[in-house]
Amino acid sequence: MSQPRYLTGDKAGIEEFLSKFDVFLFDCDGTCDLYQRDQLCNPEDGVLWSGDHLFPKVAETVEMLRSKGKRLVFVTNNSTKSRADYKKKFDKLGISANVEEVFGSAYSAAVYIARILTLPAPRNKVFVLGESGIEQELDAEGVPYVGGTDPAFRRDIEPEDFTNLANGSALDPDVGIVLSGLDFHLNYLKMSIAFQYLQRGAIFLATNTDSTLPMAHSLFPGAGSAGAGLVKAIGREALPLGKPSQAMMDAIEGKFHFDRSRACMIGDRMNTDIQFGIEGKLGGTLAVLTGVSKKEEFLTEGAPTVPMAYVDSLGDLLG
Ligand SMILES: O=C(O)[C@H](O)[C@H](O)COP(=O)(O)O
Ligand SMILES: [Mg+2]
Repeated sequence: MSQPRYLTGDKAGIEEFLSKFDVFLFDCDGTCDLYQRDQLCNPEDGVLWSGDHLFPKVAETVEMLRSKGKRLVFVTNNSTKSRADYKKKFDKLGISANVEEVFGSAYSAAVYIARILTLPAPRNKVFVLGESGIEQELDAEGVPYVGGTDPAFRRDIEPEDFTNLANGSALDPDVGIVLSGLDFHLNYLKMSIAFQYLQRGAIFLATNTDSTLPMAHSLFPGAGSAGAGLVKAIGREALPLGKPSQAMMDAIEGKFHFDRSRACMIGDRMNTDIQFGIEGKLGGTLAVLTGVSKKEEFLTEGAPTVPMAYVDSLGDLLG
């Protein structure tokens, strides 16, 4: 495999690279401010920002791409936020974007359930393992759900729960889907309920299956790790609807109607962002080094995922 081209400081190389594409899919990385605890953020774990810290020249880079007539789509695996939450974030940081340009894994899952799976009501109800981003997107697509942020599920399991779950009296007969995302309130009760639904034939979906979540200068269990106990219990994988799943790419293409050969995925993580672009047969992929993957990961001989090009940080595209 050929070595990726290093574009930082290479004005002509950047011009040539940008001219190859009409569409740029951006990873964003909003994971650090999940609880507005921005003081915990790693100043180096994102593409556009980390918490409330906007990386240098990002807003100007977005403007430069828009002025060249490029179409931009912001693609994130962070299911804890909705597209509307992201729009607020863009506004707060002074990056021009509209809600329709944001495509998150929660939205991807909601679209998949509402428009592709189309289970007949009432069996289209979803049991949610996750946060409000998923609930907002299911609401937007008119998909009924239980679980999620409902405080009734945020408690210890009690002896009678075992009986009531086993005999089904504590279950909602309309639930036909279990959707697993990043859940900061994961507990044995919710796992048990989800497991009961799966044993009764519910479809098993995941917003995304990232192994880790970058936070506070370190890594924490990601959405895939949060859902791994359920996978182990039921003995089958969930269908993932975030990067690098091509179900997400198909949904993005279905919405924006673009030529894949003229599209480029920009991201910081090899096994989600860059893999997403490669598997999706996009014309190009660009890695930024302000995030999870370090250059050694893709410059090493035999590296499984290698971007077409890389920059130290997104703002370097300004030349
Ligand atoms: O575990 C997760 O959900 C992910 O680590 C996280 O949300 C990644 O989001 P992205 O980098 O795609 O914005
Ligand atoms: Mg990322």
